[in-house]
Amino acid sequence: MPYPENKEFTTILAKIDAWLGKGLPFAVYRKPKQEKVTAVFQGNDVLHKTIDFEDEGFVFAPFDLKDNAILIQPDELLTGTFKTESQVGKNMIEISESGKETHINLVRKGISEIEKGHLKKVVLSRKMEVEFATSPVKIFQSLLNHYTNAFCYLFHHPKVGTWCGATPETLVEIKDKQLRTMSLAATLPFQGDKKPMWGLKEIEEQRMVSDYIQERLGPAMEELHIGQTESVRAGNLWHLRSEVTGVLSSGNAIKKVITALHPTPAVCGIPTQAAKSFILENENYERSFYTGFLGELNLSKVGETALFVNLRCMELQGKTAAIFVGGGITSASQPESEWIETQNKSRTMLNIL
Ligand SMILES: C=C(O[C@H]1C=CC=C(C(=O)O)[C@@H]1O)C(=O)O
Repeated sequence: MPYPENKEFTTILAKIDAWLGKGLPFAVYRKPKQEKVTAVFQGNDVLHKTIDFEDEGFVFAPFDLKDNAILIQPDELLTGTFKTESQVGKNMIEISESGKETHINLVRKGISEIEKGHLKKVVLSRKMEVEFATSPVKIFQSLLNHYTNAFCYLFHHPKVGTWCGATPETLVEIKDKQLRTMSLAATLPFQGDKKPMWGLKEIEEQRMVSDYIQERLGPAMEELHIGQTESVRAGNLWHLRSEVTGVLSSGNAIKKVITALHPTPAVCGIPTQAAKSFILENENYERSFYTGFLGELNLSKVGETALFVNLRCMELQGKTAAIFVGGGITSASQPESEWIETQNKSRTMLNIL
């Protein structure tokens, strides 16, 4: 819950409620490990798109960029602070096993494509629907309280829908030619004090993402440094991550950087095009904005961008939440374990509903 003295944050929450009531677009978010909350309100319900990512506002891009990215125009920009009260971990929720056979068959098909040599890695996902009884504003507050390390957001556009999430993955942050991104992959459940024990499958899976970033971003950079791999906590999960930093060479527009990185092998696969085609043909549901990206474009200063990959997210429709979860499949994947991994990932959203 917000601290009573933080009037700015309370004003943001009241305005979100009003904007939802009027059916007007907005996005509200907090970057990882920060207390500052920013809200972007658009004054009409026009569906704006951004093609070159040079506009000013909040961008909400789908997995498949042929359906252009949505832009919320910053007709009004509000900021406030939110101090986390407690990080309560509720891991005991029972999760429905519905969809298990379909997902396992999909994973088997992915492994078979890898064995035939058509793919090296593919990220396969599914959507699960649950009923909920709370409001988007309460959900957003709960996200802020539970996931201090994540980029937490609530997005609404009457012509697009209502989405929220707490993602651990940065797509790219750029400030004065300084670029920051990350190579994130592999998952293990968080179990109290126990250190995660990574196997070869996970190490290899994350290394593929680092190699991809090096290969795709290298030509656009004056310098590129991939840091040491470390275990990072994301709610009830562990991931492997390497921080990537560098300096962009002159003349490289933001669009070039975005299209070099998106979709990363953390959400699509290797080779990118073959993995993307496999996903679009076989997943049997539409990812829409899950595994797309979102964040601020030129909001604080021209040329300053902070984009995050849309993971650990859900779409709210009336009293139903559609939760999206997936996992990286390699030749070493076990279908049953991949199913359990998606079940564990769904807890990030289930815990706050
Ligand atoms: C695709 C998802 O996670 C990605 C990010 C981190 C670890 C992942 C993994 O272990 O497979 C995925 O690549 C998801 O959360 O739906």
